[in-house]
Amino acid sequence: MKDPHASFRALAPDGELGLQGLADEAAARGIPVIGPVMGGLLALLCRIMGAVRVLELGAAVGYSTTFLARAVRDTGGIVLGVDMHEAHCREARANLASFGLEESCALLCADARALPFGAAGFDLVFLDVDQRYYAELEPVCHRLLRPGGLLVADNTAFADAQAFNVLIRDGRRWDAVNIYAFLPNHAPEQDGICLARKKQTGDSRNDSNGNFQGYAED
Ligand SMILES: C[S@@+](CC[C@H](N)C(=O)[O-])C[C@H]1O[C@@H](n2cnc3c(N)ncnc32)[C@H](O)[C@@H]1O
Repeated sequence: MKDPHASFRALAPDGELGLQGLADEAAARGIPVIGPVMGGLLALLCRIMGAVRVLELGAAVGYSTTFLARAVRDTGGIVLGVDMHEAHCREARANLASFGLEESCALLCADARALPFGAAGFDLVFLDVDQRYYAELEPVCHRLLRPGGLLVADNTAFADAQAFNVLIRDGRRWDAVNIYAFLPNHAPEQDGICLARKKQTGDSRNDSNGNFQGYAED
């Protein structure tokens, strides 16, 4: 392929499924949103997993929340979007209602580092707050996920995410892949995304050579 960036950009979904206006408005205000490829990936993962309890940390004005809410509407689930800015939560609530998704989501104004619930059993957590907080939020995400649940972290190629990237390599707690990717219309387009599954009892344990060492007990 001569110019993979141009080729893949041309294949990005058109019109962002009715979300182009919201994306443009967010961009004009300096609010980075995940774009249609990352949105499509999140929705796909929710559907593959049959996720019914989804948590989003960093909902902003509801662009990414819309992809998640559309997916969990199909699974009979709900997405809880969290943002520390009350004005963002208000806007996200209104934007999701304008897409007819109020039944599939709830918005909570809170700091992700001080959420008012313990081991909540979420199927999927999407992490997209300020990367300065990622390392602090790694154990929080682990606590909030059910065993076998999936953490998706955006922007892991940012310098501030590096401490998180080191933590997530812990093979006793997570099965993780961290990918440096080209994501058309994502802010920024060249970025890292991490998929990490919370390990559960019965998962096989391997040594550093990949040799089977028995089963994990959590
Ligand atoms: C990059 S924007 C999220 C974009 C959104 N996920 C999308 O694609 O539409 C980051 C958001 O995280 C929020 N935020 C930053 N730090 C936070 C924290 N500690 N707790 C909760 N929200 C936080 C900001 O207010 C901002 O709205």
